[in-house]
Amino acid sequence: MTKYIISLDQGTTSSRSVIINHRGEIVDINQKEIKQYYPKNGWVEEDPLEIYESQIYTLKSCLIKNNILPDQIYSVGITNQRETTILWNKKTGKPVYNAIVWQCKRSSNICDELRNSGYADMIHKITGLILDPYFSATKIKWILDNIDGVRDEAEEGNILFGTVDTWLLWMLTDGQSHYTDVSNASRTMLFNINTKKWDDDLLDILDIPRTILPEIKPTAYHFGNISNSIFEGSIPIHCLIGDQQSALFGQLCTDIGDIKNTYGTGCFTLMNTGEKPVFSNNGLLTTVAWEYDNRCYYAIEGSVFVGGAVIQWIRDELGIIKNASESNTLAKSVQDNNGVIFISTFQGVGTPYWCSNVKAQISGLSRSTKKAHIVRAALESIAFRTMEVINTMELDSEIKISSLKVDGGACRNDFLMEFQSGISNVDIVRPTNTESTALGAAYMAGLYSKFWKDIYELKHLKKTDRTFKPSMDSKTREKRVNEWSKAIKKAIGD
Ligand SMILES: Nc1ncnc2c1ncn2[C@@H]1O[C@H](COP(=O)(O)OP(=O)(O)O)[C@@H](O)[C@H]1O
Ligand SMILES: O=P(O)(O)OC[C@H](O)CO
Repeated sequence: MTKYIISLDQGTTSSRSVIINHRGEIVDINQKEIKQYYPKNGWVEEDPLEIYESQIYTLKSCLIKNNILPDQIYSVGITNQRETTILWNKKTGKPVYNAIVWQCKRSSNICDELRNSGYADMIHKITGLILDPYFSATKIKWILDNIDGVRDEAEEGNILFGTVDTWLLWMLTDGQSHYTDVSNASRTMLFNINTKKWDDDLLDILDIPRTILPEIKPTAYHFGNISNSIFEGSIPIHCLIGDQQSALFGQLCTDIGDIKNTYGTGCFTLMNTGEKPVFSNNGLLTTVAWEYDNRCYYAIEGSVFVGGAVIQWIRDELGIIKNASESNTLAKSVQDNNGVIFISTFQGVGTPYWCSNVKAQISGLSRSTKKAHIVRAALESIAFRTMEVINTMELDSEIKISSLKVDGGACRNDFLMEFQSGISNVDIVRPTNTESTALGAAYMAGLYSKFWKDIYELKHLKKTDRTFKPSMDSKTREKRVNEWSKAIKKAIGD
């Protein structure tokens, strides 16, 4: 009987189930979009039940479509949008509030208070993170402080917290497992990156009861089995991993200095720094990459909050394209951006500036501006922000970056890849299989369960689709980078 690894990839905009065979090939993917709610300016929420149900729906329908029986599932890995915060009542199993999504800025005031009380440096030293509403800690505090009765229930031990990995695991195991892994824990701003434990000082400062937190485990571990009420048989869950760390592993960036950028809703560049955390003074985050086989690896990470999401906005709100891939054809239909600069900072700006109150801007519009110029400028903005992250990484790691592995939905856009290569003067390496996030969790689960022998076996399975070589001359590059730098600094009021 043929066996498969299943990767459950719960992303910001959709849930995917991916079936992977022993050759590391994707047999099939099923995907379902999930709804985002924007109840106030800067607020972003999702429905935790929709997150779970969409995930189960894609899994069941994918198995049925491919005539795969539960017995054929060797192991399951879960990878997820990170930081997104869910609190639920452990007796009823019901969420006490919507999931507060990583993009949500509602806890900016809590961050300001912490900053004004002088905690920013301490938080950076303990967690490797920059004090920002992006991370889970202040979102948890917001729910405890603002939703009636939740703090009292938490103090009575009836409330559980989880990022999306923990929530899915708890639901899939029928409330048996309340765990997270080190990669997800390192995104909460409650995890001490040096001791690899929840940090009691931070819990005190934020007034968060320890009882709501999941137990922290390595990335590869036997987290429990999918409940018989969902699937008959005993399907083991062998991996939980944050989606960006998963993409790093899926690209097999397993050596120091290996680097990837994922062009999804946001863009996240991660560089493997080996078995010790490297701290940045220039706005990069220090994060756990994964813990596997008793070895913990770290990464530095640059965050761009709006990546492919700008194309989604152009599609859904401006309505000037019907689908994301049309942006490639339109951008290529014009010679240049005709002076249009799109600062796509709808959700604040991350690395290297870290400023949560910036608005997005389109400048340089004239009577000759065509919709193609706006679309082209939007794609350029994704590449310019990624360029800023790459420059910061070179500064902090003292490693010259000459090649970047890419993945995620928007890396299928050839214009974007060509422009990225030109503006950053790097080779862009796009794999045949761009679902690196799903692959990472599958590889991890497959190594743990001995479906694959080791990383070397996996390295033989990888294929490159295309390498984009820089074709922009240095004079143009310098001019374009200067224009961009002036525009973004103006936007953030520097
Ligand atoms: N061909 C394309 N060109 C530009 N952007 C694209 C393209 N295809 C998808 N995208 C963008 O990529 C994002 C989806 O990528 P995905 O990796 O699925 O995201 P996530 O995991 O964050 O939900 C969307 O924001 C979409 O607008
Ligand atoms: O869902 P993605 O792929 O945009 O990833 C979101 C990140 O995990 C946020 O930190």
